[in-house]
Amino acid sequence: METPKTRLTEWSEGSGCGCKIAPAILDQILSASGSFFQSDPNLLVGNSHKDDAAVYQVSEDLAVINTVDFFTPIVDDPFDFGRISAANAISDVYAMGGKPIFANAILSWPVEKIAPELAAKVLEGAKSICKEAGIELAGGHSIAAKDPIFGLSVNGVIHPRKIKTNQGAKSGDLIFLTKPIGIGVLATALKRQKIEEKDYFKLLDTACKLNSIGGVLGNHEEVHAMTDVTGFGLLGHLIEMAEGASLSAEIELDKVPLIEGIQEYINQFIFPDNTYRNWNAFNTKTKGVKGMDLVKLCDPQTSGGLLIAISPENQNWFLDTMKVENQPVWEIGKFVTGGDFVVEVI
Ligand SMILES: Nc1ncnc2c1ncn2[C@@H]1O[C@H](COP(=O)(O)OP(=O)(O)OP(=O)(O)O)[C@@H](O)[C@H]1O
Ligand SMILES: [Mg+2]
Repeated sequence: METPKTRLTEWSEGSGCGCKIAPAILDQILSASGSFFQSDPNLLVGNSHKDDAAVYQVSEDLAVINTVDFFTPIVDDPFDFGRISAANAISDVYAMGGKPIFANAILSWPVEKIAPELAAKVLEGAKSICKEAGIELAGGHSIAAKDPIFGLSVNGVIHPRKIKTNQGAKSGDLIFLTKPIGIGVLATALKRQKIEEKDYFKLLDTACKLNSIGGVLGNHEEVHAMTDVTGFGLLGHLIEMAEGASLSAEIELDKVPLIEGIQEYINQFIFPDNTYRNWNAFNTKTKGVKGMDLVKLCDPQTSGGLLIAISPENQNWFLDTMKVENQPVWEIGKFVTGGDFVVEVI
């Protein structure tokens, strides 16, 4: 007889954004289906540049942002699963520079095997994060299925001229990151029941922190490009930014922040299998990565930080603004022209 699964993470193979379809396979699916062919001129941002959300212009000074994100449990506690999933979904609106306005929930639940009360906790967690973001959870759609899955479709608004795509970086721009890396490592430690309690709280604090700074930065033309770091890891999302702007990125690996204490897990080879999947997808575009550095670069993040491109002349303004907003940032490198590789680690 099948042993009952008692922990939510036992229901997921690749948890959180780690269960995203690999970039090459996604490309294959989207190209074969003709999904990249979009002709509506009001669709200001579609999926051709793998941006964070779709943006549709409805009037001269108003565009609507829409994004959808869902995944299998990344943590065992249903309330926390709902919180992380919601923060992750809302992040794509912030990454476009926008302001979220309301969300709908996507819920799949094996109602015969996991108590519906736990699904209610997932929704409660999501609602608490929506409240923090100043939006309502307006509705949703729920199915009974084999795997527990939760996510949100989030709507936002933005002035059409304020949109921050992932392709606007300019040569010489400095690259900033707003959250330390390591959510994938900690989620794997949790799944393998190796995580220390204090580190579970670090996982929660990092993943549940809203990327609302993105909505603030939408108002500033000094910010040339923005995206959030999720399932494809720092390297994958950096490559999207660099390729989108026909530039290369030089990254100073020592400056890339790690969540405090996670090196010990990495030393014990506790990290997601999809770290290697990301590395296999991106290594031909990358130079200078040694040994286990790839974990730092390819750890799949769920609700990771924002990557932001700013010209060096605006660095002081940017750092002052971040201080006022109480937003930690790390400068990790710069965009350059003429590199032989898309990303060079120095
Ligand atoms: N099933 C699909 N149909 C059409 N386009 C898709 C589909 N799945 C993904 N895409 C598009 O592929 C691109 C990359 O998607 P991806 O989910 O990686 O972006 P994302 O929403 O920024 O991710 P994350 O939520 O992890 O930040 C986006 O432009 C997205 O719209
Ligand atoms: Mg994104």
